[in-house]
Amino acid sequence: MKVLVCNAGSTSLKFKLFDMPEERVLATGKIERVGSEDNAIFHYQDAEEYAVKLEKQCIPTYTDGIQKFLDCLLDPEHRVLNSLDELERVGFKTVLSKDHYGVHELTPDVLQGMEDYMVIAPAHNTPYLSAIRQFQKLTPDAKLVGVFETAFHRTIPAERYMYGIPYEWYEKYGIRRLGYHGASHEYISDTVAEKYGSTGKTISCHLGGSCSLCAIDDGRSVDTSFGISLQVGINNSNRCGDIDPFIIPFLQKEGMDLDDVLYGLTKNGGLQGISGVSNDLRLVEEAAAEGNDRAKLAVDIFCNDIVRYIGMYYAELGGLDHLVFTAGIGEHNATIRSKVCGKLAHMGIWIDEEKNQAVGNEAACISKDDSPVTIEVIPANEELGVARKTYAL
Ligand SMILES: Nc1ncnc2c1ncn2[C@@H]1O[C@H](COP(=O)(O)OP(=O)(O)O)[C@@H](O)[C@H]1O
Ligand SMILES: CC(=O)OP(=O)(O)O
Ligand SMILES: [Mg+2]
Repeated sequence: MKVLVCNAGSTSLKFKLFDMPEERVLATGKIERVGSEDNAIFHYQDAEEYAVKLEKQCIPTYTDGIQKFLDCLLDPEHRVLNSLDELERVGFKTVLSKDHYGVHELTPDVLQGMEDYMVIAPAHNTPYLSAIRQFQKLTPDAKLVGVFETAFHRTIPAERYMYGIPYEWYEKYGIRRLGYHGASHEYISDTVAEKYGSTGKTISCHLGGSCSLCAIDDGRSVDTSFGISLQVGINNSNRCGDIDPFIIPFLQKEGMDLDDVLYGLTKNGGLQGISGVSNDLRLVEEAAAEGNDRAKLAVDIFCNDIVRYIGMYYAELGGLDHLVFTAGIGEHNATIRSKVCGKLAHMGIWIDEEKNQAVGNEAACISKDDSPVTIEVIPANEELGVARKTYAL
């Protein structure tokens, strides 16, 4: 059965086409900087090694990106697919739908739940709803499945998922920490367990367009840095991370509209807001290297946030066996790994700089041989878990 997985990230759009249950990857696609007028990057590769890489593209919307990827699958010269009718299922790495956790067929009720929670997850539910509606039209006979990110974090104990707010808000509105990046942290947990026999005490650092850390104890999520929304925790690419909630009424009192305040926190915060350069860490680092002080500060804040959460989770876990870096920044940015681990040697996190600099596209252990905590770089594979669950439904 051909199962297509759609991963609509906050800064990229990714696809994997699987032949299930063999888990053979037939094609992959990744589109970065969707929305930028002329600076998007498009990568496509299929199992026959046919590859396309186009830079400085104009890919204004996720709809255009999806169409571009599907055109490659249907390319008459390569024919990964003869027709979209061959797609029996499409799995989406969806984020949040009211009262729905885990795996669900995308019925009108589930989509309504995504609409209902749009205010909590605007950067993600917007592109997912648009992608789902596009596939409803393009593949009317395929079963569309949402694998909601919150399921992996249902094991977090109440003393960590409850906010210090009136209890009635929890009872009446369900306000509590939920956590996201479940597909990614679960894959990290499984991969560590495969390598070491058990997950032990692991901190998974998913550093991508959105960033979250997860404390994992013996395969179970026991804490995570996202809350009910994806706006909190460490600084994200253009979202603010943890802030004092009273900044909001204060800015309103100073005359700002709530919409403008929310725009600042969700679109012009994080790396983008501090640096004023970009939401892409690569460009922020380039500016920092050229002497831009705000860009340098943005990088320093980003690293310190990661250190702060690792410290918190080390304390909650009561020690640490494995520290893992994953996702765009975690996998590809040796400088960030080096800066973070450099501040954590006192916790038994001893990075081997030679190994760190040598990391390519494969998983790698980058700690010193005698480091009490192993440090791993593991390429994210959120799509595999989504494909398995989509197929199994
Ligand atoms: N090859 C690379 N080298 C350095 N940084 C990269 C590379 N690829 C991605 N990144 C960083 O990772 C971020 C995107 O991570 P990713 O996990 O793909 O994001 P998302 O799924 O949230 O869209 C980019 O903003 C960029 O800073
Ligand atoms: C929650 C999620 O998948 O976020 P992103 O891809 O933006 O990192
Ligand atoms: Mg992502």
